[in-house]
Amino acid sequence: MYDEDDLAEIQESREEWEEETLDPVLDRFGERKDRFATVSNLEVDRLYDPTDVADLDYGEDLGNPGEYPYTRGPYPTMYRGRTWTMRQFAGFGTAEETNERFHFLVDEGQTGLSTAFDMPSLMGLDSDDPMADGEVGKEGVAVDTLRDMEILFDGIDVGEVSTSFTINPSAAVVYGMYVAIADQQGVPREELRGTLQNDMLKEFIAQKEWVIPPEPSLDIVTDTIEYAAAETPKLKPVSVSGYHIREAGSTAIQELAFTLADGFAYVEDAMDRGLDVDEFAPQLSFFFNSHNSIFEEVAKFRAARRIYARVMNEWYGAEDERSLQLKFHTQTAGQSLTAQQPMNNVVRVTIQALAGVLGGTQSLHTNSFDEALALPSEDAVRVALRTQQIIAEESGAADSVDPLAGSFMVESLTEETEEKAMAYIEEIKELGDGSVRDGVLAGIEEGYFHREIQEASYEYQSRVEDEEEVVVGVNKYTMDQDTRPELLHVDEETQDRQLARLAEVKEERDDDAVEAALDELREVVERGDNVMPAIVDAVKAYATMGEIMGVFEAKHGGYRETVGVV
Ligand SMILES: C[C@H](C(=O)O)C(=O)SCCNC(=O)CCNC(=O)[C@H](O)C(C)(C)COP(=O)(O)OP(=O)(O)OC[C@H]1O[C@@H](n2cnc3c(N)ncnc32)[C@H](O)[C@@H]1OP(=O)(O)O
Repeated sequence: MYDEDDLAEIQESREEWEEETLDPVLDRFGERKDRFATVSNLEVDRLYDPTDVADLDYGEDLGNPGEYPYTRGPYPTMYRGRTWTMRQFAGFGTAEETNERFHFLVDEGQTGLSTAFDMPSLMGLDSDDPMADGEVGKEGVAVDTLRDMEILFDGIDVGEVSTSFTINPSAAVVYGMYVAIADQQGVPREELRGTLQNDMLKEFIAQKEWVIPPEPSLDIVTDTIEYAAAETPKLKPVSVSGYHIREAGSTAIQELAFTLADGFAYVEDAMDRGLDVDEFAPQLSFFFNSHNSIFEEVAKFRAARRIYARVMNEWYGAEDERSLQLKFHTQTAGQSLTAQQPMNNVVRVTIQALAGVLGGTQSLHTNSFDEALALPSEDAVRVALRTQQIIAEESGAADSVDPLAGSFMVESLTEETEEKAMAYIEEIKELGDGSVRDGVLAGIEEGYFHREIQEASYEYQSRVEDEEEVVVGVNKYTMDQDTRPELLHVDEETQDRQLARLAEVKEERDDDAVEAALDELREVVERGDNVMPAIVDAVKAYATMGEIMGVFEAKHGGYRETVGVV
């Protein structure tokens, strides 16, 4: 953006400034630390100037918003046209309680729904499975059969609202149930909007929730991608997630690199099946974490869009602009919240949410200040949602597109993030046969991701313990006695109510129809065909989550990971 003469002049004036202005001040007062770094330990310079972005080409590297390589955002007007979707993750107890929370959130001005499932549902277990005992409805809503989904969406028109489902090993079953609800409500499948998390690769990398081994898990994800392209073109079948990778302790650059690698692995797997990239790629979506270092986060989001556009175009030949635009959801960093002085979390969440908005997110969840202690109470959720509303309507952050563009620091960090993330992606390719897909699968098997994240996480914790990294209220500005907010308690009778409903469904359903649907699924799995149509039929017969997932487990067995301790 600057010619050589300009840069030489700037360099000269910089050197003069250092000698005449800066050095005397450093000699007299010094600086607070020898080294300044982001929360991911990425060193930041004292000052950025045009020489740090000497190679930046406005047209090629930034482009205008809504244009390749989409660094400045996927839409030309961004939040001036429409603010991001305010999508608070919600779910607890039985479907009735979560349905009530959904209505509360919509009444408070939320613009999209996001479902949290309980641990048994996440793991594809029924509430009456012995392994589910004590966990039913605790961390999210319990969903055993289509009956639970009917109650969850009672009074909610699935043709009008977009819903996100955070579920992974058993995502295909929930997808089948959502399609069945659309059919019941008379909503055409092509109008169904929402997002399944359904990102099994990051499960093996970070969150560690799985039922069957990586390769057959990937096959099911690709089945959903194929089915979504044909049946529900507005629904996002996968939300490729960096959130959990970061929560497991990765740096921002690892989060970006591993997530994009997972995304490219899904693209390659679908293309290996013979699908045209532009047929399915517009339906892929992403999900990132937003932590406290604002500029590092903004750089990550901008670099994500740029890398994705370039790789989709240059490696996979994508041409449809919707295949090139990376769209993402953001959640503020749960790991950064403290149980000590919990009201301080409101401030952390505000900073992190602002970073997501300045980075151009499409959808945002702001954590509630009490989440280090319990599932959020209604009051805490309200403050979290209001935080988004204040950013959207009072701060001015939504009034101009990509407002930090041109900041020497942010552009320089964006370039550095892109370079380092690409170096990781190249390294991942080398772990396998040269494709990203094989590299990711090999990396999972070898414990590569686990080791990388573990190292970063250990390093962070050591910095906290050495007080190099300040956590207000934890290792600095501590108080002897904390105030505890009023917390949400999940009623202990939830499990009994859920078990009674499951028993009732089992009693009322047509057992022959269930058996026939499960037999059909078994045959489809045996043949290696797309499993989605058979899953939709099985859920419509009120087969349970556990019965359906049991078919896959019987065929592929379970999985144990290789863990290497650094
Ligand atoms: C930690 C926790 C756990 O594990 O426990 C979790 O994981 S919680 C994980 C929770 N996960 C989530 O909540 C994931 C949420 N993800 C999503 O909602 C999606 O995947 C998303 C990121 C693509 C966002 O989708 P969205 O529908 O909210 O937003 P979009 O950006 O697609 O906008 C909706 C519609 O408005 C249009 N639109 C938006 N803005 C503009 C604009 N400025 N100009 C023109 N059109 C615009 C879009 O084209 C689109 O239309 P059209 O529809 O016609 O194209």
